[in-house]
Amino acid sequence: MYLVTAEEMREMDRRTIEEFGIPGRVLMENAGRGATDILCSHVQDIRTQRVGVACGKGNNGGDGFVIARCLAERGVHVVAYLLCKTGDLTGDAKANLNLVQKMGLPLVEITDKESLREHQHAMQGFGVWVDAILGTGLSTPVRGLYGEVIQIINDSNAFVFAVDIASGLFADSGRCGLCIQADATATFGFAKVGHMVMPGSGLTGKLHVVDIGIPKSIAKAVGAAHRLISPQLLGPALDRPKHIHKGDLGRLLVIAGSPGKTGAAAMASMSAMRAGAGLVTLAAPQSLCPVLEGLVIEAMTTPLAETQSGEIALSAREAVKMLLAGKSALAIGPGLGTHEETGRLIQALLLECPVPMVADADALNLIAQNPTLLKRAPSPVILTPHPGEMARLTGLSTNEIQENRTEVAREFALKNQVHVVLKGANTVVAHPDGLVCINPTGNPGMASGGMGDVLTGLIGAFLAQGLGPERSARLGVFVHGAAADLIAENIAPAGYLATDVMSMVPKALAGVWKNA
Ligand SMILES: NC(=O)C1=CN([C@@H]2O[C@H](COP(=O)(O)OP(=O)(O)OC[C@H]3O[C@@H](n4cnc5c(N)ncnc54)[C@H](O)[C@@H]3O)[C@@H](O)[C@H]2O)[C@H](O)CC1
Ligand SMILES: [K+]
Repeated sequence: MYLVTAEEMREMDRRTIEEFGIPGRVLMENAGRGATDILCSHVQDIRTQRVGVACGKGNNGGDGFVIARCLAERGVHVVAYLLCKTGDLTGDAKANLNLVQKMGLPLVEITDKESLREHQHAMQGFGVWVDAILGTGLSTPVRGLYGEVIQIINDSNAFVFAVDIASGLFADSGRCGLCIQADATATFGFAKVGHMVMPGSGLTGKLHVVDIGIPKSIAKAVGAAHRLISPQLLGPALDRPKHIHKGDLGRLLVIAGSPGKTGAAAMASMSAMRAGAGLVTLAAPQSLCPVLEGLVIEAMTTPLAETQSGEIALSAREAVKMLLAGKSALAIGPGLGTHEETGRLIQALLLECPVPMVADADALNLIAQNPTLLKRAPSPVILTPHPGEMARLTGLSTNEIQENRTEVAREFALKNQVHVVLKGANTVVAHPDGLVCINPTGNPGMASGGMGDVLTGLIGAFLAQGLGPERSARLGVFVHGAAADLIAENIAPAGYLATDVMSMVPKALAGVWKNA
């Protein structure tokens, strides 16, 4: 599914009007009518409710007037609030305000704090609020009169229905200051990036997309730099003919583990098997192998030379090269430690790895010492940083990253020609061609140790099975979240373990393939 920015949406809008001759007025009418249908499907007893429609001065407000008209025609008790002077309105929005006036619908003009005080009590009494204050035209965080109205609506017990996007939410980033907390949103043409990225995804409520008549050819010509990850985007199931054997299903090398971090190595390896990898070899510091053999049964273990403190030593380089010769992918990093020798080994590996790799955890911290090497990697590289690791890779603060997750991931992927999986709520997958995909699966119960190790194993397994870095990264994050969602929905929302998620992967993966 396309996710659009405000600019892409404006361009689609403009070209629909100019190249197809569909007037803006028609688009607004379609938007308002479609939104009304959705609102009525949410609030079935809407005729018994009092509905307030808060309209700003732009086209979002214009949509609000269409909705007010449509509701009134359906016999709903509706009051429209115009949050500026009538003279401030122009174009299609003004035309629809005129219609509301012509129909004699209740219309209240609130232009300043004094008039707001006058009407505040009445405004607190609505059962439903339609938020048509600001849409994709938001340019600065909300303050002043709009902010006070947003506060009144949020503090009421009303069902809050956002038109296009919750007012105050930036369509491109999912960021906001003061913002409407919607129970549902009807958006027009395409979902916006901000609907899918936290905190925006938490302020949107149930999202509906209304077809307002933007021709497919226009949408395609304008395109969109963001996608929502869905089973359809992930493509068809991997072919498993009857005669297939394990050697055909990928050979993954996992390089992981250091003293105190054997669990990470074990989980990455076992998760890869849960994701269908045919053969998994875990290469780890030699003194840990006896422990690891007890932890991973189906995967093989291979000892590597280690430093005095037990991390993988630089002298393991030749052995790793030999191990890679027969493999189809590499997963590196879980629990690896940050010894300087291990760092040099990773830097060497980056430059000579003959197969696609996924790098996580300590591998990222070691790569962060010299990220310019990434561009010289001969094979595709997927990095799976959490915001802290992304901060080390980019030199930005964690706050700066969280404020603009999609852009930061996109820029790093473009600049270093790697695939970036920026973890966190609504994981962002950015590809080296500039395309950014956002993951809708997952839940807060996943905020516990070991989850990242499982993800590394999944992505490694898909790479090993030949899925290519784009599909592997997207499928990995989608299935990882979907497996956790199955547990959260059926067992408990929190307190489950990374190993529980790992066990649920086959079921989640089957669900993805069924819907692809
Ligand atoms: N895209 C489409 O195909 C259609 C979109 N529709 C609706 O139109 C809005 C976008 O309309 P636009 O007029 O561009 O912007 P807004 O209504 O969001 O408001 C812009 C208005 O508000 C001012 N402004 C910006 N930020 C602030 C702020 N923080 N505080 C106060 N005022 C602010 C700005 O200067 C403008 O004057 C879209 O979301 C859809 O709802 C169509 O109706 C259907 C076709
Ligand atoms: K809105």
